[in-house]
Amino acid sequence: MATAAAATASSLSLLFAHPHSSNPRPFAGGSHLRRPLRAAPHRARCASDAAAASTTATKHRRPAEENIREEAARLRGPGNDFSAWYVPFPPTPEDNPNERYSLDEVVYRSSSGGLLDVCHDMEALARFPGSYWRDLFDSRVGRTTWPYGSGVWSKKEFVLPEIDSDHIVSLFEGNSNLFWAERLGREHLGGMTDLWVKHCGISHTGSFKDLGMTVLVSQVNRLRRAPLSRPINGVGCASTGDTSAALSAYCAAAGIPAIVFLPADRISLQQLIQPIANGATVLSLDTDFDGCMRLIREVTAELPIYLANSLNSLRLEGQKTAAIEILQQFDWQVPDWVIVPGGNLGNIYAFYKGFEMCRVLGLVDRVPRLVCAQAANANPLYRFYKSGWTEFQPRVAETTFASAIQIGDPVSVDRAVVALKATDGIVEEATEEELMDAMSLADRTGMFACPHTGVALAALFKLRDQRIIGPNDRTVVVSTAHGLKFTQSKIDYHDRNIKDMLCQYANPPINVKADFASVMDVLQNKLNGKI
Ligand SMILES: Cc1ncc(COP(=O)(O)O)c(C=O)c1O
Ligand SMILES: N[C@@H](CCOP(=O)(O)O)C(=O)O
Repeated sequence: MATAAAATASSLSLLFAHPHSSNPRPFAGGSHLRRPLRAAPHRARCASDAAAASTTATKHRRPAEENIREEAARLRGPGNDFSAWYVPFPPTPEDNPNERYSLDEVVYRSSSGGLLDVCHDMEALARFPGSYWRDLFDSRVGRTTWPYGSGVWSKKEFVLPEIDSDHIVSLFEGNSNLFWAERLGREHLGGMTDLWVKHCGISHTGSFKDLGMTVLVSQVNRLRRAPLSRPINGVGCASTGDTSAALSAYCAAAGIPAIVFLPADRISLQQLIQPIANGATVLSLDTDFDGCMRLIREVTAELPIYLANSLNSLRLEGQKTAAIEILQQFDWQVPDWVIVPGGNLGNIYAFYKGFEMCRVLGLVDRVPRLVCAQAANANPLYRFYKSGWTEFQPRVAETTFASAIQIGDPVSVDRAVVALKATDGIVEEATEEELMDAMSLADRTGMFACPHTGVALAALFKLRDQRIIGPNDRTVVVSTAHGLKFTQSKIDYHDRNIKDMLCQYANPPINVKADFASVMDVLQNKLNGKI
């Protein structure tokens, strides 16, 4: 398993620094956690705790004239002193060690042009032991109390601790199903006993992007409103379909203009209709995703449009809660493996960050090994990994059924490398046939997976074949989108309408004459295993 030592070596440790400390991980030895806790006074200092406590204590309904936001405001206790800010990531020797930015600044890059990340005041969070955070997060599950009914905002102190709950734009995202893939594991993966699929795609807009978008749009909402009143006229993104759907829905809910750049003819119809229906400005561009990404970066540098891609590290603060949620769903036991399909590569890092934050704060004692799975047609990270991390080469991504990860120049490649190195991680790839077969086999065992989940499942098949993942290893495959967004690929597969693909799990409908004898004939053949 990945160890604390491996993680300590990573530059993520700098994210967990105290604001005024030069020690990169002041709490790594855990002595802070041994300090006796003065539970009562500390509890009183945390507004969200007060709200949570009153949730459990209050048995009666809120007054009819009050909505859940107003109820939350009434119950709000004194402010907390948790905070977070941006730092360069991963830090390079050229970076000023004191470089940091308020989350209220509009900034996406460090002064040396590198990525940024959100750094939390871990000293403030570590005043509470892991058991406190576990209990607090558990106490908020399944409630409507604003904003904690959301799987993201139920972990508000770990996400955007300073935002006023009134500014939060939430569609009660998260809390997604962790599906025990019993039959797939037992029958098709060499008797795996502990295989799970985290259905992040069973969500408001049908993908995991909702988790990050609630955070980003909430922060934009805060910036636009008094007293900050920043002149942000809209929020924009480049997209392979899911980011744009999430951005459009959250912006529509908040009344903020959304602008989306889409690669023409490269996203599914179901994805395309989402921003159109939500009233976004949709630009369909004659280029690929990487071309759209370059353009949105140029445009957001010129116009008062806030950038919503995961280059903006706010998104990852929401996405990381899926990792915390997995731990929670296992009663805070750590899985052995987590397999994540990768494209622009923000999500693999978000998972690492969520797990690592829980380890550092004592909610768990280790982190899982991570696997990043890429389509062979869009595999720049896989090639980088196979080169022994020597040289990263962007590539032109070719067409793949996993169209949302058809990305050749991922913006978060540096983040992915940190996550994989710190967790003794692996990168695997899947051909078109492998991913479609894996997806279709999963469907045969009760799922309705998307092709990206197929990529992750195909990676699992390979790692089982190589005996890297054992039959009893607790393994979580992250399903990133709803299969209903990608029905055309399933139709083509079951129609055996894909060039050079056997489509071995195709299950086409049988055309039968509408008379009793013909129907009986077909059914008898079916029951006798002849067709
Ligand atoms: C459905 C789906 N799966 C996986 C990914 C990959 O996530 P990331 O870009 O964070 O690597 C994306 C987006 O890129 C996606 O839309
Ligand atoms: N799959 C993504 C691609 C963009 O990724 P992002 O996380 O940087 O927004 C999409 O759906 O657009």
